Amino acid sequence: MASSPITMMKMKLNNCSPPSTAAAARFLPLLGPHQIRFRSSLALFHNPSFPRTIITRSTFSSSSIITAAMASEASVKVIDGKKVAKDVRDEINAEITRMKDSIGVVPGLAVILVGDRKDSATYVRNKKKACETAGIKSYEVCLPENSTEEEVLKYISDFNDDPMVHGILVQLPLPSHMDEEKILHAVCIEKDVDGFHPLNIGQLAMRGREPLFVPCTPKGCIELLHRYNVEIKGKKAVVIGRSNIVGMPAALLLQREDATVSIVHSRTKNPEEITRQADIIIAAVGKPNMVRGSWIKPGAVIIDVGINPVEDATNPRGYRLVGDVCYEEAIKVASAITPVPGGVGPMTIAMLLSNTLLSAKRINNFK
Ligand SMILES: Nc1nc2c(c(=O)[nH]1)N[C@@H](CN(C=O)c1ccc(C(=O)N[C@@H](CCC(=O)O)C(=O)O)cc1)CN2
Repeated sequence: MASSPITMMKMKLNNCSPPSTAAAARFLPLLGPHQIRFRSSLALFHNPSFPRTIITRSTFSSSSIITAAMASEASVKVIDGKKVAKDVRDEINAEITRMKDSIGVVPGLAVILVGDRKDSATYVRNKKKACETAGIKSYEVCLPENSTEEEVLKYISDFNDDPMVHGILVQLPLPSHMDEEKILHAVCIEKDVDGFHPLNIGQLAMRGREPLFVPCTPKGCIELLHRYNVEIKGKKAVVIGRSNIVGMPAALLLQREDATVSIVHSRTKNPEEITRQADIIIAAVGKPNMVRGSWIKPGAVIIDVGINPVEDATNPRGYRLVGDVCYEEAIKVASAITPVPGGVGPMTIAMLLSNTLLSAKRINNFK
């Protein structure tokens, strides 16, 4: 839908304005292949429903204009994921020391990285660093892009049998020639610290069942809500995005917490109207600034999972990271919001450490 000149003029008032198509086209060559893929990381790469294009005007409706009423609301709580993640890591560290001192067990995490994606390599490096600081022993396997599925399966099988390893993680996305389902299925569920094994996801979806592990990013979202005393029970929650690693498990978790949950996705007819009914919004689509101020009910709590690089000539990297939610509009309407960066991202790694500790405790029957 073409925007009217008035709409475009008003949109220019803030940083969430969509770039012109020409500007978007200019942006493309600026990004190397890794960076282009990076913008779709976390939520988008696993969600084929959302196009992997740079944003254009058609992404936004003409009602995406911030109104005076919204602008007058000014008190918002910023949910500090970096701080909460640090608190969680300190708690984990204390528990690991207690376990080591009493039964001599050190938790072990094996990470398998296939291919040469820069973003994945950074995440794996950060996971390794976080393990070191927390007192978890990490085992890393880096395989070239052209490795075979059998090679990956062999490493998984060896880690499944290794008593020093309590958690196994295959960094996603995998190269396209690999069968992700087959590989994730090969991780034994007792060591599935990513919580992606179909049995763990199945248990998460069923009433009265307990998964051995909950996927790290959605678990981090709920942990943030708990630590900021956001009531979930009985609230209306909207999850935007239905990826296997974030949107779908986040919706299941919210439902387990007794929220009434709607999922908004690429085929949803009226996403703005549905989202506006939510007391809690979890946005995980991988589309920069898709959720505008007009989508948000005053006082809603927003958890923004998106990590999207957008062109920024003033930044030494040539880009900056933004979420799926237009932050500067949202802070005028919401009661609390996670920033990007520094919101959900750091929680993903903290929850991975938490799952690894949980696994080591369970395997060793340590309370
Ligand atoms: N096997 C898995 N693969 C992937 C997962 C996962 O949970 N398991 N999640 C994502 C990537 N990811 C961890 O793997 C991850 C993404 C982002 C962050 C983070 O801390 N982001 C920072 C910003 C980082 C930056 O400046 O570049 C933030 O939001 O503040 C941590 C982990 C896909 N793959």
